[in-house]
Amino acid sequence: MIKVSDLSFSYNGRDEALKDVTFDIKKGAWVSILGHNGSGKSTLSKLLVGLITPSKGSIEIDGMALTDENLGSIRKKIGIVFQNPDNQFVGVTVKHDIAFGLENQRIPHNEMIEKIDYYAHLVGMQDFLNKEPHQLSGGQKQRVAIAGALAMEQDILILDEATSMLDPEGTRDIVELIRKLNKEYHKTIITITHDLSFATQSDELIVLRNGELILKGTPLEVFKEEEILKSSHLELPFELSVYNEVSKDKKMNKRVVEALWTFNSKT
Ligand SMILES: Nc1ncnc2c1ncn2[C@@H]1O[C@H](COP(=O)(O)OP(=O)(O)OP(=O)(O)O)[C@@H](O)[C@H]1O
Repeated sequence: MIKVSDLSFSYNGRDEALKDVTFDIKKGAWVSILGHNGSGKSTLSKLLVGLITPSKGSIEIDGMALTDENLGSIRKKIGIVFQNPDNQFVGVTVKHDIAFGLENQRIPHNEMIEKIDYYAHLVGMQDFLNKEPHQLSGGQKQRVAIAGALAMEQDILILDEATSMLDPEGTRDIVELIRKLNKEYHKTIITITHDLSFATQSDELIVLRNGELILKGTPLEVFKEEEILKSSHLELPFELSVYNEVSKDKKMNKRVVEALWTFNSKT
């Protein structure tokens, strides 16, 4: 679904924020891009939606090269929800906010009302349609931002630090919503995060350090590389460190290891 080849980007023409990054993402996957502050995660997400242009390398989305000429078609396939829900709330009310992108597409009024209703239900915000942003919690604003992106009906959704402003309960709710969008609505999901617990939920991880891709694999494969993660300023959650230690012990019952892993992925 996404093919990134030798991708580099520099903001000032000298230091590279992203260096020769190459990876593929399969249709229907949920991939987390992990990395410390300044590792290049947001730069990568901006490149993927064509907000900035690579200095070098290429991006293909669903078989189409991301170029200036194709930008309109690419934007029909890939959408993004940014970190701070306050900064992206553009409507006077929830209803207007979800409608924003649809209005730009000049969708007929009846169809627009149906879509607003459908996507508000999908994110569990149907009872809040006439509320104003200041009447919502951070998690609710994030849900509205997600509904606005979903209403554009793109196959791929990028969520840039979608849970960083939320408390544990708000985070759990958004994780559930992401899982539902991925598993039931078959969206290809890219979550950008520096939270390893959150990243555990996804199918695959891509780890960036100083603009370079240093690890790629399933959470199990990546979290085994504890030293590399530590040197990239990414600290494993306690239960995953325990899991790693236990895995080293050959005598330990395999089922205990699996139970620990399952426990972690569900909490
Ligand atoms: N608009 C900009 N102008 C100049 N340099 C920038 C700009 N945005 C980011 N950078 C630099 O590019 C590098 C990568 O930044 P980026 O925002 O992609 O990292 P990040 O992994 O998303 O960080 P964070 O977790 O803090 O959001 C950093 O060195 C940063 O200082």
